[in-house]
Amino acid sequence: TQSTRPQRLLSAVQKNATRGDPCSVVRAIDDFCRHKEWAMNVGDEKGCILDSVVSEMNPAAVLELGTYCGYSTVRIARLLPPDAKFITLEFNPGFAAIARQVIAWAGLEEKVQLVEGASGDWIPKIKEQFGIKTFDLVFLDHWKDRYLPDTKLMEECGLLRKGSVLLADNVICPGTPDYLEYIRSSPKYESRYFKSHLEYTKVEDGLEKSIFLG
Ligand SMILES: O=C(NCCNC(=O)c1cc(-c2ccc(F)cc2)cc(O)c1O)c1cc(O)ncn1
Ligand SMILES: [Mg+2]
Repeated sequence: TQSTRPQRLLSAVQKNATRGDPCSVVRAIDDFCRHKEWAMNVGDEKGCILDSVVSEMNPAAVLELGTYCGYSTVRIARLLPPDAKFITLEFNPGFAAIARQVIAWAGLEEKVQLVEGASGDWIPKIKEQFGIKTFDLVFLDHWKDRYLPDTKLMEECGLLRKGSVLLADNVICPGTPDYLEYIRSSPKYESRYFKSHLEYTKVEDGLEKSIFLG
């Protein structure tokens, strides 16, 4: 039976990365995607911007929407303080199964809670299910037409506090026009665009960093 791209990505990690070494896992995925098969990880260039936002915030509670193979999950988890809470939501069971193994290979399974299901179903349940009051950082990297509805849902569910940061991938490519329009015109947010490139390509893309003003 044919293997899937996520399965081939996992094999590359198991072959080329050192167990328990998150940086070697990140490097193995970037090498695989640059030289073997492109895959929709945030990548090394945008990944450095993600790293700087995480490091600057030193967040106690992080939510990632869209795990895929766990690349950005590993990038974020490796920088978190020991008692931080980190939840990552993935809708696609095939992606989730691979991501669990990538996260485990990096030795970060204790720091991450991977939840399978639709973001729209899970966001209203997070407070009670995981004992989280608000998130300091949310990384949006799932279906691009879910960024706006899920942001409104997080607001309604009281998951954001003054100073919470939303960091959104792919605001140019594939693009999230309705989200950008909302977040840039809303008085509830202070937004800034970090120009970069679509992972492993020369195509323009970027991250939008938005601070919730309450
Ligand atoms: O596709 C699901 N999630 C990934 C969302 N992410 C993306 O779609 C994404 C796409 C691209 C991208 C850019 C250019 C291009 F030509 C093709 C793809 C890049 C990125 O950086 C992403 O993040 C999905 C499936 C499913 O069955 N269930 C739940 N989710
Ligand atoms: Mg992305």
